Amino acid sequence: MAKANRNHVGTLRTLGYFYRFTWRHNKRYPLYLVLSILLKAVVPFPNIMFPKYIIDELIGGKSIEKLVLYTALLIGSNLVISSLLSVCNHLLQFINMRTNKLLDFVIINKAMAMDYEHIENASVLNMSEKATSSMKWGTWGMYGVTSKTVEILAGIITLAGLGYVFSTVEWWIVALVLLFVASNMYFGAKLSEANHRFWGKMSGYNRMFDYFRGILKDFKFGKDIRLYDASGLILSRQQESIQFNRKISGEWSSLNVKYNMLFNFLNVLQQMVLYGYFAAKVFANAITIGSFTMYIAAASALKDSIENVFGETLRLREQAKYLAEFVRFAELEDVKPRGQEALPAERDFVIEFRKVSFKYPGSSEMILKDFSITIPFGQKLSVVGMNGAGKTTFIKLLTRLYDPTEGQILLNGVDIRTIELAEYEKLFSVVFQDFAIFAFSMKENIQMTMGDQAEKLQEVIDKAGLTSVVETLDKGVDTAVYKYFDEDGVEFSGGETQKIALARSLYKDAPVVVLDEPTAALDPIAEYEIYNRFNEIISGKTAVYISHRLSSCRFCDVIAVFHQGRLIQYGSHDELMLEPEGKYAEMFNAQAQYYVDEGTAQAG
Ligand SMILES: Nc1ncnc2c1ncn2[C@@H]1O[C@H](COP(=O)(O)OP(=O)(O)OP(=O)(O)O)[C@@H](O)[C@H]1O
Repeated sequence: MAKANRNHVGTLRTLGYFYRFTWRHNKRYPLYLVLSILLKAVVPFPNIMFPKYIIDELIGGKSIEKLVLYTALLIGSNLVISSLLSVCNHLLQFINMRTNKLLDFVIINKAMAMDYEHIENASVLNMSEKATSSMKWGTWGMYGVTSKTVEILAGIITLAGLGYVFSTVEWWIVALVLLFVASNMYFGAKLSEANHRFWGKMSGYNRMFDYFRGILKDFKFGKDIRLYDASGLILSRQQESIQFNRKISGEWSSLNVKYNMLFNFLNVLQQMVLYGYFAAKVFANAITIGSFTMYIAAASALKDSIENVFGETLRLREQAKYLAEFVRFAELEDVKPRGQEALPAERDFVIEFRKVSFKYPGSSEMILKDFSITIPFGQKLSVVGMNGAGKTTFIKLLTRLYDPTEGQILLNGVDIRTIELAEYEKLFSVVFQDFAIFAFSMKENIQMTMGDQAEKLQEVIDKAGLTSVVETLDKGVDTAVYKYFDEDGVEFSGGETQKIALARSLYKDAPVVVLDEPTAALDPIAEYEIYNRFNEIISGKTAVYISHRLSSCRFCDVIAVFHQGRLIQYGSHDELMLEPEGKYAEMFNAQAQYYVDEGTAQAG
């Protein structure tokens, strides 16, 4: 279970993360932010102050010069402030847009670099879904954070100015406005909490929905969906998620409607109180008509500002709750030590599993149990066993996708956990059973980011038996794999993609080659050719080879037989066949018998 999974990330820490991130990538962010805040803060004042002078002048002195001056000041100040503000907003928007893109990369990079065990953990996958959707919530990511920050801080400055305007009237009117806003805020907080709870409920179902939508876009699933009539199952799961979505959305919107009605009622009540109070002051000759308009405008600005400050604070807090999921995912701790030591200087690597046991995180069952094995440099080790015996898990430990629960794995006597992970990973060329072929060109799939060496590329294509395939392609190795992005892309056969994966591992040219069922999808001739040239293909490297086809173990120096997580036999083919009661002989004879039976049947 991921450690950071349960960690709470507070509002300030979340916002701090986003402000710091933006500032790190654009040093002008604080400048534009401050300018926007100051400009936004003064926006209401020309419309509060100048109409008072204009109205009082119209009713009283009627001086044309003064009227022209006040009107020019009213229009001019509005024009200057709004123009400067829109320039600042534009600059901030540009920064926010760029920041959001960079934040997307944070998620992508995290997903690619985090501990492998997180990838096999459903709660981390949920966290990653929440992190992605948190950026899309409301006003998208940094746009929302910036605009709310501007609204809040500008609102506070405006309030200080309005405080000055109201210093001439009774303060209880301000207290009353505050009371109204406080009640708005209280209900707003309740609504925000409810909204967040709804969102949490939705994310698991969204992931399920995305999974099924992904399946429909992936050609790979097309055949099984049709032949096994999986569509019924898929549709019923999707239906389930749509129904759940509908139910939650219904509850969600009815709650929002109720709250909105309440907010409207409170606002109307507040307006009535304000107008009544200032009209009474005019009747009592305590203020002029101009001052009446000023106070009404100021009171309305006061209400707007207080509401804006509190409302935007609530909304920022709410957005921060969503964005906290982003921070949690981005700061998700890797549990696996990265190691600091360099690789041992001696390049003839000897790998030793010493009293190793392993269980998957969150599981109580030991999948591999207290086994020891040494793989000398250049050895060809075959790992065999029944389904679920733990063979692939053995490879995951060897390649440090997981670390042993008990015991140690040593490289030339050094615990591999102390060796720098990235360096250690360079030692392995691996073809997993469920290898990944990407929608890149064939050449990119083989070379990945390991340099562009034409001769070496041709060599591995030959070794993997891909030459004849490449020759039939118009664009040769530049042919796109799959049709996702290129209409001329090719849907290679299972065997051909396995050969591409093999070519990729050979291109890496690492000292240890690990092949997990590397010929499972190959035709008998291609398989024969690979076996025949196995020594040439591996050429002096250490090789760990998993196969259910036991006849292929013969060219390995030594065979390790796993059964129910235990290493039960170890030796060469001939040695193991001398143990007639042993698992190896049992499995080998069962497979050989099949060929003998088939031969006899055909002869008869
Ligand atoms: N991420 C995981 N979490 C929990 N259990 C797992 C995980 N991966 C594999 N297992 C379990 O570990 C056991 C060993 O799996 P493993 O893939 O190592 O077997 P295998 O010998 O390679 O099998 P096969 O021959 O079928 O490929 C199985 O019971 C499997 O269900």
